[in-house]
Amino acid sequence: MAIDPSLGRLWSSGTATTLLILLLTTAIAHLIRGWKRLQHIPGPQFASFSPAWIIKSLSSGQFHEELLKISNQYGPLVRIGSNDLLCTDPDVLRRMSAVRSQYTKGDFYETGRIIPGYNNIVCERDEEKHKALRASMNSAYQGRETGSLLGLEAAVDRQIEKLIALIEEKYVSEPGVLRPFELSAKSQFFALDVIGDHSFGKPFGFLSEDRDLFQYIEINDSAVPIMNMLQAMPWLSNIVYRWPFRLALPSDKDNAGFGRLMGLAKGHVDERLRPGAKPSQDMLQAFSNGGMTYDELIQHMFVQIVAGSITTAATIRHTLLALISTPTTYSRLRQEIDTFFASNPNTTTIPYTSALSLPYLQSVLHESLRFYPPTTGLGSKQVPPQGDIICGYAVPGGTQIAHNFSGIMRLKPIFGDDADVFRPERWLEADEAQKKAMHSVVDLAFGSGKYECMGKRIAMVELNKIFVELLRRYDFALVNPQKPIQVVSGIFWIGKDMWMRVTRRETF
Ligand code: HEM
Repeated sequence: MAIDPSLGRLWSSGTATTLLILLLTTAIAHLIRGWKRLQHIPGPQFASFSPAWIIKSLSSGQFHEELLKISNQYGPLVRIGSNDLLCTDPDVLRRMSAVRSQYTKGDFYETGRIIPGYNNIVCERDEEKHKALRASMNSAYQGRETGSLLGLEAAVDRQIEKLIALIEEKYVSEPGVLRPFELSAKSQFFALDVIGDHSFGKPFGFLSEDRDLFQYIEINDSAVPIMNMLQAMPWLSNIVYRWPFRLALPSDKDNAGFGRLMGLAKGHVDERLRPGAKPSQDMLQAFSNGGMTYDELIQHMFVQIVAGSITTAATIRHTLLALISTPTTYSRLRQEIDTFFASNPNTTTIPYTSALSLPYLQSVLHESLRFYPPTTGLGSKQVPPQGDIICGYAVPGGTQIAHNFSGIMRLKPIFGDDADVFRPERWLEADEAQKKAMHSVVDLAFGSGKYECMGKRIAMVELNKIFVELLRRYDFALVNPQKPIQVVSGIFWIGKDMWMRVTRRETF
């Protein structure tokens, strides 16, 4: 039977309209259902339907400030997305990451995947698998096979020596001669070479070559906006890791950037696993002894490079910036360092344990981690299926709870009414109970419990030594005090153009 063509057209346009209406109704119902789930939690109206607030705040380049502002305005639990809440209560953050907590890593951690199809310690969201990975890496991070603390200290000392040699060779200014020293890049060179030395038994050579090898930093910095977008819309990572987009992801065959460093990591792993290769005393050997497979080794060596360099480098430049901007702090710290070396004239590089006994240095480091928490991303955890009560609100299972690192570090009941000021003295003035409360919040800069940063000790050894060794030798001043540095915060801090005038101290 022949069908009247006009009837067919009528049918198809009628079906299309019905389908469209059905689709729209489903989408609106989905939006309303999503909005209703968390409608009892305060927050900007437009945040409750979409990731628009997160995207807008990330695009400001000052994400840490935006998170701080919104929690000051709405309180300790704020709705920042259709399924996202921002939490500024340190007890809740600690409870979510506690060893026996039923919370899991949230969608946010999808941004930590390096190779499609493989989960590393950062993006592994299966609790049992994550626990097993941590266990296999623990002894390496504790330094059991790398000569304990001594192996780590030796690696840090070697790279401090390299940094000082570089300053001596090219960057000491003299009267009438300015030899500008750009600290943002140099702090990354230092942190990357420490990771190379300690992890692979050999620094990458950033300090000795004094350049951004393989455009690593340049490409890394330009990848951060993409990671920011993935942080706002983690479901995008399911697309990014699929063909054809995955063809644009870094590969160990690349000549530059992430991929080139991945290639280097792979080369080191291949060499170490070669039959007859001599075992070494470094993290790679320790991971291998811990039972990691070939693919796991490559992934985790690379995680070290990324996780261990951006954060530590940001802390180095922020601390020096805070010191230069607070002359009383700068001179008090220098005084403490000078007194130490006056009583220990034969010490070449300060031992970690001696640095820990310098009270003002400790206050400066704690205050810097508080004032500039090195990670500024959301680090969201996922509420267990049965839901939870958070800050007095019922929160359904599956909701993503983001960490407000900047917010917790400025809590006045914990840090005092002048929490918005960089003032290391607060750590010396506090009584034991307050100091304990302050420490327990600042420690959260490294996460806590079952997700605590595995490289915390590596970072703390670097930070405890580097300022002592630099300030004992040199005076630092900003070349352009009006524009001390260009910084952007998103998932991490990115910094550039921190130009310094470095002069040799007369007393050294
Ligand atoms: C100042 C320096 C550093 C800071 C502030 C820092 C902070 C953090 C934070 C906030 C996390 C996430 C915690 C969470 O998911 O709740 C983390 C995880 C991690 N960090 Fe660090 N980090 C630093 C340096 C390092 C270094 C030097 C390394 C290694 C060389 C490292 C390796 C790791 C690893 C492997 C994880 C994943 C832990 C897990 O998921 O179980 N970090 N770090």
